[in-house]
Amino acid sequence: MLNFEVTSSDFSYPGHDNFSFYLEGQDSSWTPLRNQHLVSYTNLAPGHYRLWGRYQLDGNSLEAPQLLADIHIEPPYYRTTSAYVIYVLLTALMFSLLTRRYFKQRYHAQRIQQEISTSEKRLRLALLGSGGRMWDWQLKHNRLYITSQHDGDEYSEEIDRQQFYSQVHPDDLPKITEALQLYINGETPFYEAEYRLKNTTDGDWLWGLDRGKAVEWDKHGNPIRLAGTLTDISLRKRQEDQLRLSYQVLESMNEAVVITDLDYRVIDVNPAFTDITGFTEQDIKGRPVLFLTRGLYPRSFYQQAESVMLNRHSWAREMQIRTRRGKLLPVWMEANQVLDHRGHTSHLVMVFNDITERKKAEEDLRLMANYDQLTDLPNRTLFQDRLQHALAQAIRCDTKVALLFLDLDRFKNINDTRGHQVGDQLLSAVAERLRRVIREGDTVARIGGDEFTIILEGVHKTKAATVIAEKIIDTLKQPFAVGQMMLDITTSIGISIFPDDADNTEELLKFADTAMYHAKAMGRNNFQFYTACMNQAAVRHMQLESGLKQALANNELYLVYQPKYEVKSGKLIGMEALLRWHSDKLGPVSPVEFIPLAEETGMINTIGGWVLQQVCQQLAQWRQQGLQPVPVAINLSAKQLNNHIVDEVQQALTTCELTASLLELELTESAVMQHPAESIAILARLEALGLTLAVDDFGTGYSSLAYLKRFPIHTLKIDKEFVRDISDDPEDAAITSAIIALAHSLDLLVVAEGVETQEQLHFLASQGCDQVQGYLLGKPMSVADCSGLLQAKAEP
Ligand SMILES: Nc1nc2c(ncn2[C@@H]2O[C@H](COP(=O)(O)O[C@H]3[C@@H](O)[C@H](n4cnc5c(=O)[nH]c(N)nc54)O[C@@H]3COP(=O)(O)O)[C@@H](O)[C@H]2O)c(=O)[nH]1
Repeated sequence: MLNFEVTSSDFSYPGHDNFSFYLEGQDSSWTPLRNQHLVSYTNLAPGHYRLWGRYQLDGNSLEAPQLLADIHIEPPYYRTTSAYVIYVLLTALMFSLLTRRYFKQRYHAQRIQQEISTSEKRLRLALLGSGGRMWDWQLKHNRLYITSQHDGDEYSEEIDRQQFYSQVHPDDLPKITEALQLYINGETPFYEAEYRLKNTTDGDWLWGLDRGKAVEWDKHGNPIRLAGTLTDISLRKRQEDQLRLSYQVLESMNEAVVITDLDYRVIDVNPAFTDITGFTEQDIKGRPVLFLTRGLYPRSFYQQAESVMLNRHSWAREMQIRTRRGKLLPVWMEANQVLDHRGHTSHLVMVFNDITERKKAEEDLRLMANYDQLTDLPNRTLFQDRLQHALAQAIRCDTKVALLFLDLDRFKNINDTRGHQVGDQLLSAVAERLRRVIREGDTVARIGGDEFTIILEGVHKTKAATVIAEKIIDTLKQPFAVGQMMLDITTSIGISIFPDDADNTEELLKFADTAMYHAKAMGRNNFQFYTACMNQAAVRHMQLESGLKQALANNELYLVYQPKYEVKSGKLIGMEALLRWHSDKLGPVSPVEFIPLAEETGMINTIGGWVLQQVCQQLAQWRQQGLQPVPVAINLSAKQLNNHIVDEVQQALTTCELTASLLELELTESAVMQHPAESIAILARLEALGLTLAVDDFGTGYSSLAYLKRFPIHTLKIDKEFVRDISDDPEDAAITSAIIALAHSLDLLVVAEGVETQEQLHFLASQGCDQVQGYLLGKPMSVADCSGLLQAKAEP
């Protein structure tokens, strides 16, 4: 504010002074001061002013204006020029900053926009690239816009939502509805459903994962547009199925399964693990799996297993584990590495099963395979093994091996007469005694019915074998108490020596066997060392066997007939058919040699059948020739005495239209006594056919009167061994007389065979013998000679 006080310097006319003022630079006219003296200015703008004043006394003219004040008003600092310059500068700066900020924000926004668009594009590509579809569902029109990608190209289609539902598996539709409802009700943050969708190309069902969210709402907040993706999860579903299946398999497996981390700490086990070990999952989870074998194996065992695992990614072997109760369990353990998708080992899986039963079965099998059940001695298999081992050891130590081959003498008789049970008990007792004879390290084995072998190792002189053989013969001499019975048995022993006789197990055994046969031939109950010439007998045996197999086919067999005469009348009353073999390769072979062989090999049934047919055909032929045939006796071996023989005989008789009375069957005592009850039944059937039956070689076997009474036999044939010496040996004469008397007392006919001298014939006649047969009266003869005999008989 600016104040000036104006007064007149002449105070003569108070109250008549008139003043007016004018501020140059501010006012536009003079301003009178009415009865006032104060001139005031407020808010004067900064600048230069001059205040002028005028004076007038009432009624006088105006005096000339007077400059009252030269005024200069300074502006405030903020309105100074420099302040304005600063303002301008600041404004410019601000503007530039704001412009810069604006462009920066714009650039930033553009970049974000670009990034969003790129990311959206990427997402879209990713979604479509992964086989997924993007969908946009306008709820109001129920239209569905689906975008998918095939071969890099994008396809869009617009379909009705209902139309889309028709492709969904009917069972899964409720799932979709429920998921949508939950989302719309706000119970789930987004819509999600898994369902099956028909593959339009092949008609298969695909699994899809459908996810979506509302993107538009009406004014009431209700969604009117949903968008989302539909992803093909068929592969995942399949993997899930496989996983589920694997899990179920794991759960239902009989094998225990343990999954561990790479520090062998248990992660998971299946129920079978608990069943087998007794440890529950809680017991062992997180613990090192090796606690199952703690203290059972040395560190090196685990180190070795680990190194195998490293190289082969798996490891397997039989081992033991300790159960919760501390029991040791044999298991078959397999450990495998589990590789992750990068091919790195992530876990270890151990699978094992309790093999107690298998081990037991294996042990039983091993025992069965290697040991004889009856005697507990090594059997043939183990014997072979031990022998092989013994030879190898002998080579290393430069020693010998003696092989003893034992065959019990007439053991068969014991079996036949006392029964197999007694026979078995005797064999066990023999085995026990043999065990006691040998040293530790030697082997006694049972390699067949009544055949034993002994391997003597570390032998320096053959004398050692002699000592043992003698011991065996001695020890077996003592009677055996079997049940209530005392049984006697002897043995024949053949001995072969390695390397003297053979350098391999097969030959060594063969030669010991050959020597054993030789011991038998030498009268049994003795031992024989193998010699080269013994081998000839063995070779002969082989030749005979293979020759006999071809004999029938090669027509090398034929029959001869030996006549039988009635003592009283001297008439021809019968013949005995005797088999002959003339081998192309071996020449004539005696039945004494080939019949036992045929029995041993089972060929006797075929050969015996052939003999029966030949005899019947011959009888029929003689009859056709107008001759009156006499009964012909056929020798039957023990093996032929079975039910087939009855049919065979009947068949042969029928074919040749013969009466049964023309046939007689001769059986040795031992043949009928093998199975007495069965023999009686078969003989009874043969007798019922009308055949006559004779016991051959009577006196050499059991001569069991009790059975003799029960057998349906008609004739006893006194063995030629007795007949041969009746003239010189009173004992044989007495036996012969006794047999004749016995036969007659049983109402049987008596035939004496092997009658070679008149003296013998006389004696027999004097004792009342009914019939005779022997070289004195007629040797076995050809069919032609027999025809002559029959012819002569018919002539008066
Ligand atoms: N199962 C069958 N066994 C048969 C058959 N054919 C013969 N054999 C048996 O073979 C054994 C030897 O018989 P073989 O060499 O024929 O000897 C018989 C006669 O030749 C002989 N014999 C007869 N008379 C005399 C004689 O005065 N002196 C003497 N030293 N030998 C004589 O005796 C044998 C007859 O014996 P056997 O049978 O006991 O009446 C022999 O055991 C035959 O049984 C066949 O087809 N099947």
